[in-house]
Amino acid sequence: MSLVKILVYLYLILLMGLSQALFGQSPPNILIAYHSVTGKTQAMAEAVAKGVGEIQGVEYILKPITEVTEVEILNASAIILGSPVYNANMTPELQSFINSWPFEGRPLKDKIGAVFVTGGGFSIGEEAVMFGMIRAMMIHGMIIVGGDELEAAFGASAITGEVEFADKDVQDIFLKKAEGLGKRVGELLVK
Ligand SMILES: Cc1cc2nc3c(=O)[nH]c(=O)nc-3n(C[C@H](O)[C@H](O)[C@H](O)COP(=O)(O)O)c2cc1C
Repeated sequence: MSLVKILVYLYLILLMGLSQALFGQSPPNILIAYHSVTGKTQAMAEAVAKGVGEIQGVEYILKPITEVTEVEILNASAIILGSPVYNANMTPELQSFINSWPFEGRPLKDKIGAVFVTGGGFSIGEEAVMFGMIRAMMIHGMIIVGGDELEAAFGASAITGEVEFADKDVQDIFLKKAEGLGKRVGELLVK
């Protein structure tokens, strides 16, 4: 290889590095925010994060809602929200968290949104809560994404208090849905 060619390559590499340093795009990041009192929804949040972690080039922040800052909300490319079911509603804390999001000028418009829930029993509120969170995200103009399998079509949900699911830990079958949700959101951001 001639000296000129080597110099041209070196120049291009330098130019690429410089432009990335000056204008470089930070990788897409996902905010996984949850409310959890007895740890079940937190376990699902951790599984969502595990799924995101399977996708290269995507970063995530995993936090309880009390620790999330407005800057983190504004900087997120996607927000994945988790709530326990309380009397067929999201928890009041989760609702207050959403109510605190910046709205003027709709800065969250076109961010990806996804949800996960845990509830004590079958069909006593999980879907209602998922749709409650989805509706609120849609008011902000967010683009809603479900999980990667039919059984998580609206998001990931776990039953934590009924019959054989009433263990101290969230069952794998539900954690897999949460993982699939995180993975799908990560994949979509890369696309
Ligand atoms: C005040 C209260 C109300 C609840 N209401 C419901 C309900 O309507 N439907 C349901 O499936 N589970 C209900 N549960 C059960 C919780 O949703 C369930 O235990 C959940 O997994 C707790 O999540 P966490 O461990 O993240 O706090 C309720 C629990 C509490 C404390």
